Amino acid sequence: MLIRRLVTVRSVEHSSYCSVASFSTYLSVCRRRSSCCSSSVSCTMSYHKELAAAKKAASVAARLCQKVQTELLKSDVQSKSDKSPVTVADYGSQALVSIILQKELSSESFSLVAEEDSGDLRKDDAKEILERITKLVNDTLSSDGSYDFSPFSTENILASIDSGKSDGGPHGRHWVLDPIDGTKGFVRGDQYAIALALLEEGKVVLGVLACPNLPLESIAGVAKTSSDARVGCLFFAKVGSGTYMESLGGSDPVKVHVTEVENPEEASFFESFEAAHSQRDLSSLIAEKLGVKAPPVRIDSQAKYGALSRGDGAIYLRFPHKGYREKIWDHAAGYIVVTEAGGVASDASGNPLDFSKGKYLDLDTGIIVTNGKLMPLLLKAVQDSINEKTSTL
Ligand SMILES: Nc1ncnc2c1ncn2[C@@H]1O[C@H](COP(=O)(O)O)[C@@H](O)[C@H]1OP(=O)(O)O
Ligand SMILES: [Mg+2]
Ligand SMILES: [Mg+2]
Ligand SMILES: [Mg+2]
Repeated sequence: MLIRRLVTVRSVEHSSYCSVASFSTYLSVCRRRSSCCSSSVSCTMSYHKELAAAKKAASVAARLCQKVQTELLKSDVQSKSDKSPVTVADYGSQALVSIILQKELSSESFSLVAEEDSGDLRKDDAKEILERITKLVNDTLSSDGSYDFSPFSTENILASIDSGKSDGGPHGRHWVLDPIDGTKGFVRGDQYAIALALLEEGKVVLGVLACPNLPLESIAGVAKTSSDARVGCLFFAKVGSGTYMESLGGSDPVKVHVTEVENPEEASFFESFEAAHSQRDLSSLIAEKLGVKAPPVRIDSQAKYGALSRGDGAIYLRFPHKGYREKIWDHAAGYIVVTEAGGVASDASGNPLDFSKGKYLDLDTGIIVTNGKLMPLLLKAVQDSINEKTSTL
């Protein structure tokens, strides 16, 4: 395969983050935080190349997903219930991320823990869909223009999807990918994310969240995105270096921070849009005990972590129904985006999230995220609510 890089991926230097007038909502945060960059050596020394590669991969994959979503929403009702457009985007996104990461980091050994595998695509009746995915990947790379390549074959695409079969674990480096997080939101035309993170010795060291439908301005208290809102956010974070957001369409990055709200009465919380993904009765009991007044903001995917990282809300409550096991690709990128922005994430017992155990997160009951000041109050409300719910069963 002949691939030649034509354009050097634009790296992000922290010096530029305060210069954007268009992100007015975030400028005050940006000014407050502007002294931190000089304090951390790892800020500019570590994972620079990996972060640039991850941003490039997630941005190009987001373009593929946007194209498929636009076509999906234009199609008639009958074809909307057809799962194939989603499948095409899931696989296409995973193939693209895998191809771009391997191209950009060609000298390194490559391990990827990703949601999809090629099993179903290798079946006889999947020939047509595989060809559609292959064309979509080739067209997306070609219109991006950063690479000069011979078109990928269907076999190449299957192999790139299957490079995501790693199990992760506590040793070495592993990329972690959810090629479309929030599939239900994607189909509805709502929020979804391309979520990519890097684990080093079991710890998340960088993460990128591409959220093609998330407004650039705050969504605090906004039930539905207005049609003229400017959308498309790319959040990224490196360990010890803070969290930044830029426009997916291209803009200078702006440093973001979680809210500093201390009074739960002024806090609002995010939860899943899908009722089947979370125990809403438990979330509302917790909110009531805390004294939260605002109704929940319900959106799909790890876009919740991105929105929280820039202070659009104060709390994320996630309590899947019994028996559901959380996967690392559903949280790794969001976790570092929110923690580098000053947030704290734990399970319902207050244990930190452990990404070193393989594909699954080993959790007690659920995931809670907020700022450092609210966490002790939130943990107490969570534990009281769980005890109360259990005792009434
Ligand atoms: N029954 C379930 N309970 C909780 N989460 C689920 C369930 N089924 C799928 N998910 C995953 O939850 C995430 C979306 O959660 P949210 O409700 O926050 O939007 C996605 O990662 C989705 O996977 P997928 O990546 O396939 O969309
Ligand atoms: Mg997911
Ligand atoms: Mg997914
Ligand atoms: Mg899925």
